[in-house]
Amino acid sequence: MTSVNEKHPVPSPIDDPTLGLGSAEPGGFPQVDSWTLPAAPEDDPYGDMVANLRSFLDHVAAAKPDNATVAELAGDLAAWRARLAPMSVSEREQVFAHRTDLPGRGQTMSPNFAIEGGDRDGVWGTVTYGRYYLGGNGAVHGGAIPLLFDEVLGRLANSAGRSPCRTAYLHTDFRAITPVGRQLSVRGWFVSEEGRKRVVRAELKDGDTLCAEAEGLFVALNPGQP
Ligand SMILES: CCCCCCCC/C=C\CCCCCCCC(=O)SCCNC(=O)CCNC(=O)[C@H](O)C(C)(C)COP(=O)(O)OP(=O)(O)OC[C@H]1O[C@@H](n2cnc3c(N)ncnc32)[C@H](O)[C@@H]1OP(=O)(O)O
Repeated sequence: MTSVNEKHPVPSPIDDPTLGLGSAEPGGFPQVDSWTLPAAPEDDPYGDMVANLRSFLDHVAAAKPDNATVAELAGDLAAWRARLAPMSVSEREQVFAHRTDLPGRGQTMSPNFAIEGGDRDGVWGTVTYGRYYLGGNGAVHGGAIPLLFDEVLGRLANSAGRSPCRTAYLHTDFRAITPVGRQLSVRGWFVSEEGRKRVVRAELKDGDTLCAEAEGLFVALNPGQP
């Protein structure tokens, strides 16, 4: 029997699956010094591209296109892959997810957390999960919720001039279904900070309804830790 992957091999134009990521660089992460983010420069199309990419993924998830449309889209995507492949850069030079001045840091991997405000002890904002994040029956996929919490709490735990840290644990409680397509509120705050250990919590609400809450332990990296 032919496996799904044999029938539809993932095309790779270059041998290195990391696309030239480079080696880990301890301490080489961009710091988040403040939640007051600089305005994105004028004439900067990167934010538009990421917003379109997010919306595109929602439309891919929602559409039931005919075969001719799917074939045309596959060709267009292959052409874009070929055009971008020679432009791969190292992690340090990468733009995707490094644009802290853009909503969602200029990436599409994690749900788009739109920051409303924050300080040394906490951060708050909104998120709207698009159709792309659908799990089933109108509810967001359970994996996409800790993904949001890691993003929000990871930024908080790394903020305000603190040294770089990584998630040691992230405990999520799902209290009610999280609806797709509604603007939800998100809040993250510090519980304690002792030595290398930073304990933070977050909640995700639909109006007054608590959809999910989380606690994370973030551990500050020792020199030389990746
Ligand atoms: C540098 C990160 C990024 C910075 C970005 C800055 C810019 C911000 C911009 C944008 C932010 C975007 C937001 C994204 C953020 C995402 C963050 C992630 O998702 S990171 C990926 C997932 N996490 C891992 O891959 C960790 C893998 N684990 C490890 O590397 C180690 O286990 C580590 C560093 C966490 C700890 O290892 P040890 O050897 O250094 O330290 P030990 O001695 O084990 O732990 C220290 C203390 O913590 C406790 N501890 C450690 N793990 C624990 C656990 N799971 N549960 C309870 N306690 C634990 C221990 O018991 C110890 O406590 P006692 O000092 O004895 O009181």
